[in-house]
Amino acid sequence: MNKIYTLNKISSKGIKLFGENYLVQDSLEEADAILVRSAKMHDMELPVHVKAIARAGAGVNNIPVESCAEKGIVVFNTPGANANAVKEIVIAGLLLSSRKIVEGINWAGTLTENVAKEVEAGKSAFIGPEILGKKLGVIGLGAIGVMVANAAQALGMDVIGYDPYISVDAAWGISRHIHHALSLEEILTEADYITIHVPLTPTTKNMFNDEAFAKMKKGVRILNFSRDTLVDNEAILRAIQEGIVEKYVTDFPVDGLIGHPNILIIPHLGASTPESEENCAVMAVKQVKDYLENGNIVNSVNFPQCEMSWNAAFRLTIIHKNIPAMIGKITNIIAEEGINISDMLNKSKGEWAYTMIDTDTKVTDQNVQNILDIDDIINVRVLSK
Ligand SMILES: NC(=O)c1ccc[n+]([C@@H]2O[C@H](COP(=O)([O-])OP(=O)(O)OC[C@H]3O[C@@H](n4cnc5c(N)ncnc54)[C@H](O)[C@@H]3O)[C@@H](O)[C@H]2O)c1
Ligand SMILES: O=C(O)CC[C@@H](O)C(=O)O
Repeated sequence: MNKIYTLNKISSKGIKLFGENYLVQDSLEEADAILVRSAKMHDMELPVHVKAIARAGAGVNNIPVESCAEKGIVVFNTPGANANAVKEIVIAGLLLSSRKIVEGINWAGTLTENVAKEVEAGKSAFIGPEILGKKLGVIGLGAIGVMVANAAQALGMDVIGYDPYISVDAAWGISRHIHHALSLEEILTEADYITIHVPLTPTTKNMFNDEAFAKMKKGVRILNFSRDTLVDNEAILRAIQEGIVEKYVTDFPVDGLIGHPNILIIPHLGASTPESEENCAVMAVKQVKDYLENGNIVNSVNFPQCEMSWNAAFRLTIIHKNIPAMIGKITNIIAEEGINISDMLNKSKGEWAYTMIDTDTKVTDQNVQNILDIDDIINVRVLSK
């Protein structure tokens, strides 16, 4: 029986897929895997029985990805599963950043008498420009950025996108009408609206700082549905004060920004649709099951993509450092016992590697121990059909 610890509420449509051989619990006790959304895991002790963590979502900055790799814990995410939900809220954010809809609604809600007359007399305080023909800069052209760029272009915006690491899949998905910016500078200096769709990493943290704001057009509107600390909050407050930023729409409420007239704060609702919660849960559960039952790794952020059809009786899965002579050492140990390897796959990602070895004869416990004793082997699992 595999045990799954759900750290956040995960859609039942995904949980149901675990089936009979799984116990889904709200404790870490003997858990084989953890399902998580935004809960912060950096201070969590992860016991040796945890083999996998699946983030039902895109961003993995709440998970200690590198220390998990060192412990042999495979971290998965669900690329693209919530992208449409975020695209839709970004389009709403674009309009809210431009037209004073929220401000107008709030004002109308305060009126008590002669409402129709008061509205007509006072509504001129809530004029805001149309987005048609305005320039939108999209930073990060991944699952979400591409969808946002295409949708904004379809609404009549002039869209420029910047992503020096764009994937082939994303490049195929982007409309030919989107202008390809060759530098971040081009977006910062030319755009009337800027939307950020990059992951939070040590290099992207505070990418919107004083220096970046100093390059922007006066009156620019900034949308951040990616992560709070991509934007330096002190710097954006200064940029608002100086009249550079007209409006900041963010999905990340943090101290110091609440109640500011030029800032619209949404309580992290980007992925909060039934469709996206289901998509993420289904994808996360399928990936965890495939890893626990078959050893296949699909959509991991710390280990390589590694999938192999399984026709033999047994499968060894080995997590190790990506260093020379590892395969030879492992296969020698198996050969010493006269066991034939019927299929094998080895893949690496950065300093980590993963090897799958299928055999018709069961490798002995001593064999497994001998493999574990090789330097830089992190863990070994023996799976059977
Ligand atoms: N508000 C929400 O609820 C919500 C939901 C989903 C995702 N997110 C956030 O949005 C981010 C993006 O999600 P996604 O699904 O599009 O991810 P993705 O991995 O598909 O796309 C990210 C893109 O950013 C690009 N990139 C990385 N560094 C860059 C840089 N310095 N400059 C320009 N481009 C850069 C990558 O090449 C990639 O194409 C996530 O990491 C997450 O933090 C938020
Ligand atoms: O789970 C959520 O509600 C938010 C997910 C989002 O931030 C993500 O990175 O996918």
